[in-house]
Amino acid sequence: MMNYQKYKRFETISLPDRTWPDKHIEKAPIWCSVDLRDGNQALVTPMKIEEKVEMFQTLVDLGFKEIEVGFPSASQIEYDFLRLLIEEHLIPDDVTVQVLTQCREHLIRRTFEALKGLDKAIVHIYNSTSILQRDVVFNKSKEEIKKIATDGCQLVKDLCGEFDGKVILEYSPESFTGTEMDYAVEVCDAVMDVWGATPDNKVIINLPATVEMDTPNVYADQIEYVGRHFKDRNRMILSIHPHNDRGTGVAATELALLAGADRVEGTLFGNGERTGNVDIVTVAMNMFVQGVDPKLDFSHINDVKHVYEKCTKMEVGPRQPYAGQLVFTAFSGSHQDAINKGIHKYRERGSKYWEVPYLPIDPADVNRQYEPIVRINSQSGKGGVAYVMDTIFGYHLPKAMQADFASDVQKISEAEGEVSPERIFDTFNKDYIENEQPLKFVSQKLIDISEDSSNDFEREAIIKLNDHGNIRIIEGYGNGPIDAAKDAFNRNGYPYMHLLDYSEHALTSGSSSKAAAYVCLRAKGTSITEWGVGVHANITTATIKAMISAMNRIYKRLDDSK
Ligand SMILES: CC(=O)SCCNC(=O)CCNC(=O)[C@H](O)C(C)(C)COP(=O)(O)OP(=O)(O)OC[C@H]1O[C@@H](n2cnc3c(N)ncnc32)[C@H](O)[C@@H]1OP(=O)(O)O
Ligand SMILES: CC(C)C(=O)C(=O)O
Ligand SMILES: [Mg+2]
Repeated sequence: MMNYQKYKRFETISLPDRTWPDKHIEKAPIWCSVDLRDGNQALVTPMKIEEKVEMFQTLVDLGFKEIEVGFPSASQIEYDFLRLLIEEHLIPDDVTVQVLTQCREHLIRRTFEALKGLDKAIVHIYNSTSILQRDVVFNKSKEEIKKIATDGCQLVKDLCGEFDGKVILEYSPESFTGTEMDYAVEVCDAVMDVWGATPDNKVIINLPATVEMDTPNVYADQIEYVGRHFKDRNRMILSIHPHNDRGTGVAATELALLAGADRVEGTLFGNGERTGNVDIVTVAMNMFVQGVDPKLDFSHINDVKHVYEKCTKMEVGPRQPYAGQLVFTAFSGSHQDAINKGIHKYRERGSKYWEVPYLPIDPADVNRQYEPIVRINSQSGKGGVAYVMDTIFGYHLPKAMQADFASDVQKISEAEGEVSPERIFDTFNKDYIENEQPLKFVSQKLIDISEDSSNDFEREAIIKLNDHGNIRIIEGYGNGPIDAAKDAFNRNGYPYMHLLDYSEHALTSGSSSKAAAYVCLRAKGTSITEWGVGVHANITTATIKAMISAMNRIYKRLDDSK
């Protein structure tokens, strides 16, 4: 047994009149990427300058307007990176860079040195206010901890006089979730008082779940609670900075937005300390699929993933929402069937809204393909195989034929595991189209005999075929090409045939297009039925080839049953 008694329940506030559960997310928050700081500080191999530049440019392209670029007083590389951004004019006018520093004099002074030349910046100061850290890390009283914050704020304010640009102050009571809520409010209000915050000169108050300590509703209660208790809610931007220790960072963020947060700090794909920061991609895309403009552009999600993996040397997992390799893939038969039908109906109806079973988002919206949606293994059914044949290769297999072909594919998957689309297509060709033994089509001629008054029929079919190595020419009559071809086989002793089903369609568009014909035959005097497929530019030829293909399969069945 694991020793669960070693842990105790997290104690929190009571907020019975909470309002957030009845709210909806109606607009995107202000996003701030902390990939280059919180994300970077957690990497086994922190990013090199070139990687930081690439990540920064990617974040700008995605639409982030606030980007925490580092902790410039912590190390030379962090300092140099900010200098490079400034000196090489890499920061667009509509983007504000943010820098983090502890509330310590030498670090704050060094931070301001790094900022020289910028026209605006967010200076983010923090100190831990939690019960645990006050005790074991700082060994200081509440007043002393508050003074670290207000002294830090005063120094930033003083240094603003020597800085040509505009400074926006951000203050984080680090480990906010482990802090008494009234005390967190007291410290933040004290910082805002020192700064002289007003509705026109707001301070960003960032309330981190530095360590995620309880269920997401508890974070939401904390955010709603403090939001109601600040001296003046209008003189601040309420920012959240969730981590993901319990695996519920995204949920906590969403609930905290309901609870009144204006701004979210997080990272791409949730990189960050331990189990990571909140994954901004998921939060933003979750808004997108609720019809809310996320104000970030993940329309080329694979490119974002590529930059992320290159810069962080971390991998995006195959089940990662929206970006994982497998998230637009269905292996199981009933899912494939429903996706296949859903996509057809969606296209057929020209629906305004995306509504496809098992696919909460259209993969095309993140520039991912339909093709990999359906992957075929032994769990797959006819719907999946039909989907592959249709969407990748353009063959609309008749519904009644799908089970027939899917059982051939399933035999392969049971023996070999996943079956690639190419293998499925090879099997289809081998089983139906290139199936030319013992009969092989050579040529056909269809003659219009409708004006020949001695004949009841309108068409004569003359079919040349190779039968067990011998060339034969057979003739038949009917009122249409199919009738006439059927008659030719019937009169000449082939294992014919009741034509049970027939369909055809064009395979490609344009003048050189080919047609695919599908026929289902039943051998005379037996219950044996087989499908055959023929492909040719001439539809009559395609149909006759399909009949021959079905007959060859009947011969094989008859042989096998001997
Ligand atoms: C939750 C977060 O992600 S916070 C951000 C964390 N990120 C980082 O720390 C990355 C970069 N940091 C560093 O490189 C280093 O920590 C530096 C350069 C900033 C500072 O280095 P050092 O001073 O050598 O060490 P360190 O960070 O351990 O400092 C500890 C001292 O600072 C104090 N301190 C820690 N945080 C703060 C703070 N936010 N404000 C004021 N004092 C602080 C500690 O109480 C301790 O004081 P003591 O020496 O009197 O015991
Ligand atoms: C610096 C602060 C905001 C932080 O990263 C955290 O508390 O997680
Ligand atoms: Mg953090």
